[in-house]
Amino acid sequence: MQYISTRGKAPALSFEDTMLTGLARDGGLYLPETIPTLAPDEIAALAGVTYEEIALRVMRPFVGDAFPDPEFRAIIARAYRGFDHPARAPLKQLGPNHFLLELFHGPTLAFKDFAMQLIGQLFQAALQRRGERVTIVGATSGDTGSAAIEAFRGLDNVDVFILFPEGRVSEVQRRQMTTPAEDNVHAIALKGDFDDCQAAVKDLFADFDFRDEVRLAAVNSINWARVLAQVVYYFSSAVSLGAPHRDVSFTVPTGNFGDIFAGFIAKQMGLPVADLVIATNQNDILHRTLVSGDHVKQGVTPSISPSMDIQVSSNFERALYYAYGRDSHAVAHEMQALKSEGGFTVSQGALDFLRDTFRSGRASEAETTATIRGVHAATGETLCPHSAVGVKVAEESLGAAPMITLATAHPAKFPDAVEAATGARPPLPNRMADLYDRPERVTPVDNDLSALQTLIRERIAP
Ligand SMILES: Cc1ncc(COP(=O)(O)O)c(C=O)c1O
Ligand SMILES: N[C@@H](CCOP(=O)(O)O)C(=O)O
Repeated sequence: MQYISTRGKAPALSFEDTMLTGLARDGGLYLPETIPTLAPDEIAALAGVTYEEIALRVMRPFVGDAFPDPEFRAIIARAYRGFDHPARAPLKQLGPNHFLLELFHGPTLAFKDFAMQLIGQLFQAALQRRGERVTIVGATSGDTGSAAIEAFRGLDNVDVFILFPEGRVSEVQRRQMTTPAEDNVHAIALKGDFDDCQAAVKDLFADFDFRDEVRLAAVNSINWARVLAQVVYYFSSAVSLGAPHRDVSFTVPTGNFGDIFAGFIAKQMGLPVADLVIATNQNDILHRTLVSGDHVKQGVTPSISPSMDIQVSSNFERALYYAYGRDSHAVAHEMQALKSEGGFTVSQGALDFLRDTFRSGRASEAETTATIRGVHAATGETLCPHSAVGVKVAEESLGAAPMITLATAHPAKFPDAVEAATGARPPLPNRMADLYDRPERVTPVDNDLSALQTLIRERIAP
């Protein structure tokens, strides 16, 4: 299996090189040259097997011989053994035709753990085999950072630098990033918003001398392996509701577009998905794009669902690649317009593709709070604000097929928003009960590329 860049000007790479690289050298994102499919009987055979076994069968065709089956099986087992629910991604019924997919039973209480725990293991195995070391730089609006730090803390072959927007993540999220004591962990509070953090990461990658000097690697969902690991729970949840004999729909709280893009890949692989619904908060560039065809940045407005406070949704580029009929020249052109002019108008053909493939909706702050309150009162389930955005939009999108809304984080990561809605503060799990007492380590940095490069060089110096 070879991987190609959405912008068409970077060399095709193997799975392992794609994973260790993250971002293509032409600024594009890697995609498999072809998407393997699972036949209906192979999908049906996933019913009743463990999450780990589903992960192996779904991801194996993309991984090829990079990790032989016994090694890959052992890696998957290690990745998910720290989850505190035996099903890993359990489904709960919210209404007659509406289900919640709980993706917050991993070590850092967000869906990011599904991919990050796995790629932590894959990086470790690949780097040890090659005798190499990398410098991971990631941008976070709160959850990717803690999941990456948890997955890579203390590993010999890796330094991990996480850029978060100063003052714009919840206190629990910040402490998850700033309290690990390992020397290879570096939490950076950047003066800016998430889009600034992500742009800084991409600029670091675009400086090839620096990139090669420190051997940069990416663990945001610009890394294909992140997306791939997230494809698995679309299969596990759909088969438990009767796929492939029954269609299912998904609503996905969306920011950087990685999670819903994983749903798109699941559908391309043969999973019978009726609707894929993008749910946004007030930072609604994706919803506006589907409605108007204009993909135009506005400033990021802080919300009670901070992890979705994003206007430059990295993985939308991958969707555009398919929407533009795999025309990498057109994708590169639109991405340049987004960067230099702040937006572009999607061509009519591409817009038709996007509208055929995705539906979308938006939840305001008041609607998000009302949804947390209403679902709590009606079912006893406490939603985090991101999941509440999903549930609100899903309720407007219910159809004949069962709807699965992805619950992307644990409510205890956002206690203020949840308390404002329900009157009760959700407790952290016991293993994290002393989070507020642990000492913090964080480096504030201006949004300045050379300051960042200096800091990284100093920290990784032997
Ligand atoms: C809790 C939570 N929900 C939803 C999202 C949006 O997911 P994606 O960026 O894959 O669209 C994020 C951030 O990625 C998140 O942390
Ligand atoms: N919401 C994310 C933003 C980064 O997303 P990623 O999936 O591309 O890593 C976060 O919590 O950091």
